[in-house]
Amino acid sequence: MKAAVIVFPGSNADRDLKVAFENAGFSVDMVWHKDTDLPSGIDMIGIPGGFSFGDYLRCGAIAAQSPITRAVAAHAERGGYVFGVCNGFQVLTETGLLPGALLRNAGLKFICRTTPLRVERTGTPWTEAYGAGAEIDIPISHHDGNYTADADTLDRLEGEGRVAFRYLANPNGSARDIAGIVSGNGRILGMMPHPERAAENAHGNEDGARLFAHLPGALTAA
Ligand SMILES: NC(=O)CC[C@H](N)C(=O)O
Repeated sequence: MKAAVIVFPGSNADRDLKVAFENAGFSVDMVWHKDTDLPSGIDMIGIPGGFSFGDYLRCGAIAAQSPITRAVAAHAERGGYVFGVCNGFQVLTETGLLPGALLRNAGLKFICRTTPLRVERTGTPWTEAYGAGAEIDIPISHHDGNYTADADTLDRLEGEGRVAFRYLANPNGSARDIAGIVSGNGRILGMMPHPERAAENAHGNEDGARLFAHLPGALTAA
């Protein structure tokens, strides 16, 4: 199974995501945002954390206009897997691949700490390895993690079971404590916390590792 990690000017968690995918059985190509095509045979796209284009306009807004974005959208429309973490989640909302927007943290400060989450649903490849309602600790590091959407959209996400992770101690003002959401088909996940930074023994916390354990790369490698 093959994964592509998209690299923008300012990405800083791209290597972390590459390693997490490799540990989950994927071979990984790093793809520069100015490329217009993905390497052939890509099963998974990772959009990493960081500070794309200095976070000018809104975080992810300029990255969403990069040439590679069309190929990412086409992959998503074909039913491909996409994982957007932190700045990657911001890119996914700015491209319209996931609903809502990430606003400045309610406290107006950059927050960098480990935070408890509840796994809100199973039945997606991302959450399958956690029991429903599992509580996990995952690091956050962002200044624009305040998830917002209009009430109808929030009700639809809740009704369709698309809230994947919720904060147990809301750090940033996110509507309904939402930390991560999935697409209607469950194959696109966007989340602000960084599971790839809590995914191996050396990180001192492996709660994030299970997120990668039921992806197709891990299943075929097993
Ligand atoms: N770790 C990240 O990806 C941070 C995303 C973005 N730069 C923010 O601070 O909100």
